[in-house]
Parts: sequence; structure tokens; C-alpha cells
Amino acid sequence: MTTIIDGKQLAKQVNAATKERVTQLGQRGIVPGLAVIMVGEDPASAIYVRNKHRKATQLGIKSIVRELPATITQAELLAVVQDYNQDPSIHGILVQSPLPTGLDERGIVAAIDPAKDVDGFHPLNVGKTFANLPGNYPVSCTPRGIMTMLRSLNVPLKGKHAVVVGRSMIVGRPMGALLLNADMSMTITHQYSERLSDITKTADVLVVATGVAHLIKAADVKPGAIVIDVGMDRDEDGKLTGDVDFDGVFAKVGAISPVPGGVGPMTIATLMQQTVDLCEWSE
Ligand SMILES: Nc1nc(=O)c2c([nH]1)NC[C@@H]1CN(c3ccc(C(=O)N[C@@H](CCC(=O)O)C(=O)O)cc3)C=[N+]21
Repeated sequence: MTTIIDGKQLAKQVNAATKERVTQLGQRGIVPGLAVIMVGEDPASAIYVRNKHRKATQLGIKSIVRELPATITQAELLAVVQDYNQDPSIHGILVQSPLPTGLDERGIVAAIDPAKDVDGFHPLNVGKTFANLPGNYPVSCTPRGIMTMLRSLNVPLKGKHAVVVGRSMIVGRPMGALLLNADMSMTITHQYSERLSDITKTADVLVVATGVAHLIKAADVKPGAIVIDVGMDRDEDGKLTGDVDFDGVFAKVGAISPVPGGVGPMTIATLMQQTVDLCEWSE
């Protein structure tokens, strides 16, 4: 029997817990605040930002969406970030990616107060994650949400082999760090990895984040493996699909997350959870 890891359902549970914490804070007169900065007119970004705003509002989080023209300069954008750094009603700042060409995303992210870095992209927080430092700090939301998905299965991770396909700054690398921090053996693979299938077939936990539709087929997975699909790809009909051939892999694996309805909703739920974390940690 294969378990479908229902990210939508799990996100509901995470959101319910977040809403409860927002209520508790409200009794002390505290409202968590999230500022989302969107530069330019990318249609996909506009949808994501709208979804985040709607979810935050539902949970009682104060949500500000700051839409800025693609013509903004680096210095002007830095000044906007500084404003929110100084604003005590804002606990989380997110600069929607990608930024229009000409703007230096790394420089902007580095200007965010690390204590308000709700995406967990600031180099200080990235470094803490990789060093597995104790204490409270934000972590990239997609990998953190995936850890929540894995923990929800109640299977031991310690000592097992995790394989991550993809080495991006926002998913693959921090994912690897969190799996290693969970006492797993961990391998990060990527587009140049030789004999990729030989490696993925050794994975007890396989996380795929490549942007290549249906890259992972039944022959590439170990029987009984847990498979997490971070892909957000389009199939021939333009429908949203993942990096894993879900139908082909399904019968062979122990658990698998679908696309849509898997990692995506958990990313948003984790973003909300982390906004409230930052608020509580600032007290
Ligand atoms: N600074 C920054 N932080 C981000 O967290 C960030 C970003 N930039 N840029 C873009 C990506 C993308 N992202 C998604 C979140 C949720 C879904 C999601 O909920 N997807 C639904 C389906 C949505 C649909 O049907 O199109 C699902 O998988 O079920 C998707 C994508 C956050 N991102």
C-alpha cells in the first residue's frame, strides 16, 4: 500500500496550529506582520503573491504587498527593505523571486534583517542551517515544509539514505542540510551527476527538485522509498506536473507526494508558520 503524502491536508493542520498561535499572540495585543515585496509584472509571481496574501489574511497575519515597478533601482529597492527592517509591525520580509534583470537579488536578500528573513535566504541563516547551529533562526520554507511532511509519516529517518536531486540555493542545498541535520546519510546530485539512476535507486528518501518534468521513473527508485516531488512543471497539455512520473512510480514506492497538492501548499503553510515564529522570537 502506497501512502500519498497529502500536502493540502497537512497544510491545513499546520495552518490551524498557526492560526491558534496568532490568536494567542492577539490576546497579548501582538499581530504578526508579513511584508511581501514584488518587483515588476511577472504573472506567475503575481499569482503566488496573491495566494500568500490571502492565506496570511485568513490566519490573522497582517499582510502587506508592496508592488514596485521593474524600473526601480537597486538603491531604491534597498531603501524599501530598510524601511521594513525598521518597522516594528513587520516580522517577516519576503522579496518575491525572480527579480527583473538588472537588480542584484543576492545584495537585496543580504540587506534584509536576518531576524526578519522569513524565506531563510539570508547568508547568515543559510550558514547557521548548514552548521546545524542551535537556537532560533529561519530556514528555507520549502525544505522545512518537506521535513514536516517526512515527520508526519512517523518513520525513522536516522541512519537512512536521503538523496536530493537538485542543488539550488532555495531547495536542493538547504534540503540536503536539513536531512543531514536529521542524522540521515545524505547525497546531493544534480544535472552533471554521472549514473544518477544508480544513486537515486539507493535512496530511502528521495527529494526531486530539478524542473525537468517526469525525470524520475519507476526504474530510478528503490522499492518502498519515500519520494518527495518539488517539481512545478508543465506537461504537453500545459497541466501542472512534477519531476516524478507519479503514475509509473506509484506502485513501487512506500510514500509519494503529488503535484499539485504536495510540496506547494506546504511551502505556503511553512511561510506562515515561520512568520509567526519570527514574531514570537522577536518578543
Ligand atoms: N522569495 C520567494 N519565496 C518563495 O517562497 C517563492 C518565490 N520567491 N518565488 C516563486 C516560488 C514558488 N513558490 C510556490 C509556492 C506555492 C505553490 C503552490 O501552492 N502550488 C500549488 C499549485 C498551484 C497551481 O495550481 O498553480 C500546488 O503545488 O498544489 C507554488 C509555488 C514560492 N516561491
